[in-house]
Amino acid sequence: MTNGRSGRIAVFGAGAWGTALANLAARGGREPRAETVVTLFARDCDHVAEMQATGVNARRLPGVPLLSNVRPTSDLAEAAADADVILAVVPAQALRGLLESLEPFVAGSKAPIVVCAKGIEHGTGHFLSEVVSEVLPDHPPAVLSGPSFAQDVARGLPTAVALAAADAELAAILAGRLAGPGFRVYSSTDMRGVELGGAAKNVLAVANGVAAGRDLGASAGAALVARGFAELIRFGRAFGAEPATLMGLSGLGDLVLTCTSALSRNFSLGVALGRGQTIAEASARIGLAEGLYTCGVLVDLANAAGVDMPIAKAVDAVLAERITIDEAIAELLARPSKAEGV
Ligand SMILES: NC(=O)C1=CN([C@@H]2O[C@H](COP(=O)(O)OP(=O)(O)OC[C@H]3O[C@@H](n4cnc5c(N)ncnc54)[C@H](OP(=O)(O)O)[C@@H]3O)[C@@H](O)[C@H]2O)C=CC1
Ligand SMILES: O=C(CO)COP(=O)(O)O
Repeated sequence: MTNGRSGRIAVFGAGAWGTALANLAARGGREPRAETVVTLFARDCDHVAEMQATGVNARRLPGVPLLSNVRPTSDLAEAAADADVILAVVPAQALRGLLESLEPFVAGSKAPIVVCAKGIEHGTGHFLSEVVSEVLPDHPPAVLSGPSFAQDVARGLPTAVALAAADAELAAILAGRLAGPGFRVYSSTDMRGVELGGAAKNVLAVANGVAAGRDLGASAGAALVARGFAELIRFGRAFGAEPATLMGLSGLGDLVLTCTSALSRNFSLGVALGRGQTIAEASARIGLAEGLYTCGVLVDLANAAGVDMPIAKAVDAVLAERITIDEAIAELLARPSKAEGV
């Protein structure tokens, strides 16, 4: 991969976030060049035909024109051809399958793979950068995370995120390829911290949504953010994240955004459950809420490592329908008093 601005970037996953990132990548970084080409892979041919015909991804990011150098395709080979950077923007649980299907088309390339999804893999309990290393070991993994709603980014609103790779120079090059006037990308070498923050905050945001849906008040919401952050720090300490990373964009920053905004699908899922909707009803309306799929594996990892995460555990028990919301609230409040700390 070069640090030039004329390369070819492949985005896999034409959801809201993949589409917003494709437009960012198509600008070619801070100093755009016309020859940058971005392929945007969607698995559904009809979806691609719509995007090609209208120049908009109306299904996932309505009202945002695709830049002229974004090329939608449902052909994996065409999407991957000559890519010197790959962005993986499918749901976390679909990452392994996507990478396996890409393998024949990226053989011989060493293009870095930037994971833009937020979650932890079911079954294995592996972080997403680990999934990349297992399936495509020749491709250095990187992770993009931080407080960033696709709709905000697509509108050019000021946004700041973290991009981590094991190699500092690679992280800085990748950050430069995606940065734009309104999109500030901080580079990092703490992949674990960046990916762990993005995965765990989705689970904690469900708790905040439930509190909002139950009208528990702003004080309860603030307490959940603060004590949720303590859980995040404890989990990070056990799994090799740097505390400074978790105090930054991909930890505290994303936690605050997701725990407080109605634009968040995870928060909205919690609100709906708090108001008495079923998970099925809420999911059908809201769409992908990664916390629903990450809570179980997050709690399993925490239990195995002896990490105390009462809020995450309450969310998991409610989502798995082992206890009711009222029981979960009562259990959290009935915990013995203790010294504050992490
Ligand atoms: N939206 C946001 O603001 C942000 C999202 N993220 C993260 O990005 C990830 C994607 O979210 P987002 O784009 O919002 O999700 P969306 O629900 O908008 O879209 C998900 C997309 O992934 C596609 N997809 C699902 N499985 C596969 C697969 N196996 N192969 C190819 N494509 C697949 C879906 O295709 P189809 O339409 O065919 O079902 C759909 O287009 C999540 O992990 C999320 O947490 C991170 C930061 C911001
Ligand atoms: O990750 C996000 C913002 O940083 C998007 O949050 P939701 O997936 O909850 O919508």
